[in-house]
Amino acid sequence: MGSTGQNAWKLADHPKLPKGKTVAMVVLDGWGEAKPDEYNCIHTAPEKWRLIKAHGTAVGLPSEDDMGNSEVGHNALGAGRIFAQGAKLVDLALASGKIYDGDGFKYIKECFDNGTLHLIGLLSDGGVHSRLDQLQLLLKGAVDNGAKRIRVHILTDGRDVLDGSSIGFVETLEKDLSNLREKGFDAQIASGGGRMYVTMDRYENDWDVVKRGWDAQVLGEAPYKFRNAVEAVKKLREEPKANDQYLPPFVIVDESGNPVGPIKDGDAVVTFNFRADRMVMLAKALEYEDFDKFDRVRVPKVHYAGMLQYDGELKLPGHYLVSPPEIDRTSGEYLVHNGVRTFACSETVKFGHVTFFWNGNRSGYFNQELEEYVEIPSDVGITFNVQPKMKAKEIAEKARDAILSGKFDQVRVNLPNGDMVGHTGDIEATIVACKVADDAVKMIIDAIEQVGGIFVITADHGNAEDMVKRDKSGKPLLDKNGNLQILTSHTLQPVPIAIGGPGLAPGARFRNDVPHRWTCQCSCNCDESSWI
Ligand SMILES: O=C(O)[C@H](O)COP(=O)(O)O
Ligand SMILES: [Mn+2]
Ligand SMILES: [Mn+2]
Repeated sequence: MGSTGQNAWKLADHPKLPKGKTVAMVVLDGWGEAKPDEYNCIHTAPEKWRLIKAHGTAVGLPSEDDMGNSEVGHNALGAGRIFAQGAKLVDLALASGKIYDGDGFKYIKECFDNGTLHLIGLLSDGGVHSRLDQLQLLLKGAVDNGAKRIRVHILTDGRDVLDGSSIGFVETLEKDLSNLREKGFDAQIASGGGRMYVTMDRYENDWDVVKRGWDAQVLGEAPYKFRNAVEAVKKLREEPKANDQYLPPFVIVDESGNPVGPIKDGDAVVTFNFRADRMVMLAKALEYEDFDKFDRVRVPKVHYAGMLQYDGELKLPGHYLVSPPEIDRTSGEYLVHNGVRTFACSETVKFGHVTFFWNGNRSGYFNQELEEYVEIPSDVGITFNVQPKMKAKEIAEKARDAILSGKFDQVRVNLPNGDMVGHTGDIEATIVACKVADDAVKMIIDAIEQVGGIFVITADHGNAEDMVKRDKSGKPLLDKNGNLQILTSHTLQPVPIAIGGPGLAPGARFRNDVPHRWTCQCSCNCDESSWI
């Protein structure tokens, strides 16, 4: 990357990689490397590649216990640099107390005397979109700063954490809220639902998901009503037998059956997820005056702040508690400044990964004359184990056509299968998903062969390579009923990276002078001397 100042965007020629060769950049979402046993859905893949770290501090996360995720993975790949990510920035702002001095907090505080503070977000310690300990600190900070009436609207997880763990998270939150009530604050859970069915859609795949949340959170209307949230989660897991990710929406009602926490004029609202993609749609519904995605019925006049600003280009939301990482000078921006033509493609559920996240959480094009972004509509209203092939073939065909057209210098895609099917916890379906992604990679490599180009194949984090929770020795764990504990989340595993194609100069190798954190951390037999 160039330095700042004059001519800062000019890219120098690479000493080894030839100019003018089409480059295919493929991100295999949720595709890590782990011991090949029957819970590793990837080990049938044709070859071993180099491994790089994709979790923890290597990608800007607070600790080495933080698994990688799409946001941080694509941010790092797209920017070529590592930034302290939202999770870390929120930790710092909460620890120093600076969050309470910021404009965003002052803005919501204006409602504390006469209104209710509503907190909406994902309730788990997954650390991908949000964290329970941050919510707990925020609750404490809010009452210390004058909030008297608080309603929490929870979204249950089971995707970044084990399915069934929601009950424990809700119990913990209930205990905190009951402690606050003992101190004279009016604090309660007001509504809830599973993250994949209520509120947390992304990239406008299915607005019905956001509408279900709106109805419960804002209007106080839902098909299920309970007196408390622990009971709600327990009962809904039994009947209609929903898992944490897909719990139907519910509202908590008082002894007369009235919802305890609809959002009203004069209230304050905070969406406490730090990660952007699955909060942008709700932010639009809360913030936009002109909005036609669903009938909001009632649009309360509230002071709304995001934990972070979720979209730097749309400036959405306008108010936020913590400033997002300033991911600047991304590769996409460099490429357009140097006249390099780019084609980016995925299906809806990952489309923003190769555009929005890749470009540093910025929506839209840098230069539409040099860039073409193609979104293939994802299937809606299904869990992807039912359709594990997803749109991998269609994505690969688009990439192939873009490569063969000669119109693009970089063709970049995300193949979602390993990740999206891995999150369902369905091992059989995830094996199919990996095979399909593998075929898609082959189609892209074949096209690169034809045009004499170069390919770079990698992943943003692990997922499908380990589908079971293990003890410290690596043995799969069983639950109290003797059933395998299926791992629906990402992993801490390294990911492969491969570079090749006829356009690559003979003898081009992985560099060996990059900081250690980018080199292999596993116990495989990689020859580190040949690393980029
Ligand atoms: O949002 C999701 O689907 C998961 O929480 C994380 O998956 P991703 O980081 O691969 O999108
Ligand atoms: Mn991902
Ligand atoms: Mn994922």
